[in-house]
Amino acid sequence: MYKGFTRILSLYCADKVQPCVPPILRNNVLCTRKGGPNIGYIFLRTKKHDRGSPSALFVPVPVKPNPDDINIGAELSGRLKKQDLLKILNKFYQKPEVRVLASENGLDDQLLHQAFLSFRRHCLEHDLPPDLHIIISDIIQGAGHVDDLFPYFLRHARQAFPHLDCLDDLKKISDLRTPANWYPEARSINRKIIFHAGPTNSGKTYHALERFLSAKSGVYCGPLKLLATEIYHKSNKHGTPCDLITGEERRHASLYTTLTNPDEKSVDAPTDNHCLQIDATELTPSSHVACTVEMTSLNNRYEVAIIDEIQMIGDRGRGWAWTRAILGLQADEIHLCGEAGAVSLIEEICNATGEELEVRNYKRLTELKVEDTALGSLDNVKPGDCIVCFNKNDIYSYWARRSLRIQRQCACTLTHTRGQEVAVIYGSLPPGTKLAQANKFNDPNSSCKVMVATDAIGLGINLSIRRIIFYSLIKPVVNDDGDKEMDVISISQALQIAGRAGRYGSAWETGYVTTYKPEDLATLKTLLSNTPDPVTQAGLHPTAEQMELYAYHLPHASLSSLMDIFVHLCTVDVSLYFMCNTEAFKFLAEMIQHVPLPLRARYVFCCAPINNKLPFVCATFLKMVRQYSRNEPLTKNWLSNVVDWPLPSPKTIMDLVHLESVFDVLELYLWLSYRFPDMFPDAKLVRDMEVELDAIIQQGIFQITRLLRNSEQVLRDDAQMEALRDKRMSRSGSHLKPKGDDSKPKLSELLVAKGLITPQMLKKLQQELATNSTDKQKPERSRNNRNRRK
Ligand SMILES: Nc1ncnc2c1ncn2[C@@H]1O[C@H](COP(=O)(O)OP(=O)(O)OP(=O)(O)O)[C@@H](O)[C@H]1O
Ligand SMILES: [Mg+2]
Repeated sequence: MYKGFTRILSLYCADKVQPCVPPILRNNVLCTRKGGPNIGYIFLRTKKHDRGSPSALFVPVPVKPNPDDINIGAELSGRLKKQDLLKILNKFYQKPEVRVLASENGLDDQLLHQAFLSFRRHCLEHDLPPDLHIIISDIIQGAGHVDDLFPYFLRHARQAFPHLDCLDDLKKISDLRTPANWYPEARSINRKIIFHAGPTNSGKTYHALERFLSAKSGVYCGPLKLLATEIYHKSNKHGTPCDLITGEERRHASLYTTLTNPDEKSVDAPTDNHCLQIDATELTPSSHVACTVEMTSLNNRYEVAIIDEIQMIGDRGRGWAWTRAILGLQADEIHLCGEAGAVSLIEEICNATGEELEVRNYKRLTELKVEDTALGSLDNVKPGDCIVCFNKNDIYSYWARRSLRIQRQCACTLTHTRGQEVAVIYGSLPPGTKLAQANKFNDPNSSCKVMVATDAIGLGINLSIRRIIFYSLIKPVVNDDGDKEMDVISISQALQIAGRAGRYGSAWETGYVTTYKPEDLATLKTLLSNTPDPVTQAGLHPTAEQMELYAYHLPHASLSSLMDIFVHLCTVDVSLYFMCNTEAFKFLAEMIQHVPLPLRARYVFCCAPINNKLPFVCATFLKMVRQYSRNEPLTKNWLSNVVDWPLPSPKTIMDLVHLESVFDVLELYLWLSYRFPDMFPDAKLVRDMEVELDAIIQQGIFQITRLLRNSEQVLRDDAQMEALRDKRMSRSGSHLKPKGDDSKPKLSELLVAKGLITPQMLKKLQQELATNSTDKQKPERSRNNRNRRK
C-alpha cells in the first residue's frame, strides 16, 4: 500500500516545519563567523546525542535468563565461587585478542564495554547455562582457556544488541543513494523541467504562473501559507478555479468565486476572506491547486506544476519537501522558480532522472537602491517603509520605543506622527491576521503606511513596500550539526528580504533598502553586493515506512533512537543529497515516548508542525497524545476545556502571546484532524473557534500600543505590591534587603524571565533607550536652564 517516501510524507508531513530548537542550552561562547562578515555572534551549544560513534546510540537490551537453566552446571561440575568467576571474566575482557575478535563481529570498543558489563552482570546474577558453567569451571581449574568464553560472550552480546544480527538489513533499509528511483510513476513520464532563474522581483513566478493558469490542470507548491494563499486568490480571480491545501486547511475554489468581493482592489495581495473557511473535503477537487510544498500530492497527474523558491531544496530542515516534489511530481511540465545558485544542482538531479532541463534567466524588473545612511531614528520612518526584525520581541521592542517616542513627542508637542497606523506581520500570527495586516498596508486608501515584520514576509510575497529597513542583521539559525546559533543572515536571506522593496506593479517604481543602526549598514552593503552561495545538495528525510522496518528489527528501541540510528546508518550520495535535520521530530518523540501508541500513530504525532519553544503548545500536545492513546475522541468540548475557551480579548502582551499559543493549538488540532479524522471529529467546530480567535488576535494587534502600556502597568502594580510587602516585612524585621525603584520588574525583565528575549538583547535595548532619552532631554534641559537664567 505504501509506495515509498512520496506517499508517506504527503500523508503525514506538515507544511509548517518549525526550526528545531534543541531543549538544553549548555554553553554560550562568543565567536566569529568564518569567511562571513566580521561580526561577533553568540554560539549556543545544545544537547546533542548523536555526535561521534553511532555505537553510543545503542542501549543494551536486558538479557533475560533462560528458565531452563536450572543450575545443572553446578550439579555436574560444582558451584562457582563469585570471586573466581569475576577474576576469569575480567581477565577475558582485558585480552587484546578479545578486542580484535569483538571488532570482527561488529563490536567496537564502546559496544564491547557495554556488552561485557551486561555479560558479567548476567553471569553473576543468574544461573548459567550448563555449557558455559562447565567451560568456566574448566578455566578456573586450568583445564580451559579464557578465550573459550568468546562464543558465549558473543551470544550474549547479540541478545543485548540485536542490531548486530541485522546490521546489513538496517543498512539496506536506509540506503538512500538513489531517491529518483522511489517514484516510478514520475519516472515513467517524460517530464520537461523549466528553471526560471533570477533575482527577486524579476517575474519568475509570474511567468511560471502564466503557464499554470492556461493549463488544463496545475499544482503550485510554495514555501509559505501566505504565498500559497496569494496564488489561490490570483488563480481564482483570473477565472481558473483553484483549491488551497495547507497542512491545516482544505479550501475549495468555489468558496472564492461565491464569496469574494468582486470589487477587490489589490492585484497581487492576498485578500482577507479567511473567515469563509468551510471544510471543502467533500467537494470535487478543482483541476488546479495551490499548496504548501510539504502537502504536494504526488498521486495526481497535472499538466503544469510550479515548485517555487527551489533554492529551499538545500534548507537543513525543510529541504526534503522540495526534493520530494521535484523527484516525485507527476506533471508534463515542471516549472522551478528560484535563485540561479540552484541551477547546477537541478542539472545534476535531471541527469540522474534522465530529464530535459531548460533554464530561463530573468533580470530584476525595478531598481533596488541601497541607501547611504541608516535610519538612525524612528523619526525618519516614511510611508511605504517596512522594518524587518528577526524575532517577535524586536517587534515588541519597536512598539515600546515607538510608544515612548510618541509620549515624548506629546511632551514636546510634536504630535504629527501620533496615531500613525502600523501593520504588523510575524510568523506566529494567525493567517487571517497576517492577511488583514498585509491588505491594510497594501491598500492605497488606508492610513496604514508603515509595516513592522519578521522575515515571515521574506520569500516571494508581493507587498507594497517602498523601503526595507533591517532592524538588525542577526538571526537565530540551526547549523549543520543541529546547533542553534545567533548568526548574521545569509546573503540569500538578505537579498530575499531586500527584494520585497519596490515590487513591480506596486505603487513604488524603485525599491530602497537600509538598516536601522548605522553600524550595520556596511555589512548590509557587503551582503547585498554578493551572489548567494550555490546550493549544492538536496535534502532527504526518512519515511514512516522505513521507521517501521527499523522498529521491526529493533523492537526495544524508542522512536527517537530509531531515528538516530537511521541517520547514522543511512547511506546518502553526498555529492547531491544530505539528510535533513531530525531534531524537531526527536524532540516530540522523546516527549511522548512514555505514552503507549502504535508506531505509525507515534510517527504521525512526531511530524506535527508545532513550535517546541512554546510550553503551552507542548503541554497541550502531550494531553492530546494521551487522550488519543486512551482511545477517547478529542471533541470540541474536550479542547475547549483544555484551552479555557471562550477566551477574552488580550489586555497585555502576555495575553496576546498566550492567545497565539492557543491559536497554534487549534492549528495542531486541525492538522491532526486530517490525519486521524475519527479521533479528532470536530474539525469544523474547531475551525469556527479559529476564526473567532483570529479576530480577537487581530483586534489585539490593532491595539498593540495599549497592550504594551497595560503590560508595563501590570508589572508596575505587581512591583508596587511587592515593594509594599517588602516594606511590611522589613518593618517587622523579617526582611532587611533594601529595595530601590530600580528593582521593580519591567515588561522587558519579564520577557527575559520568560526566556523570550536574552539578557544581552535587553541590555542593548536599555543602552539604546538611555542614549535616545539623553539626546531628547538635552534640548529640554538647555531650554530650562535658559529659562532659569532669564
Ligand atoms: N510581465 C509582467 N507583467 C505584469 N506584471 C508582472 C510581470 N512580471 C512580473 N510582474 C509582477 O511583478 C511582481 C513580481 O513578480 P514575481 O512575483 O513573479 O517576481 P519573482 O521573480 O518571483 O520574485 P521573488 O523572487 O521575490 O519571488 C508581481 O506582482 C508580478 O505579478
Ligand atoms: Mg517568486
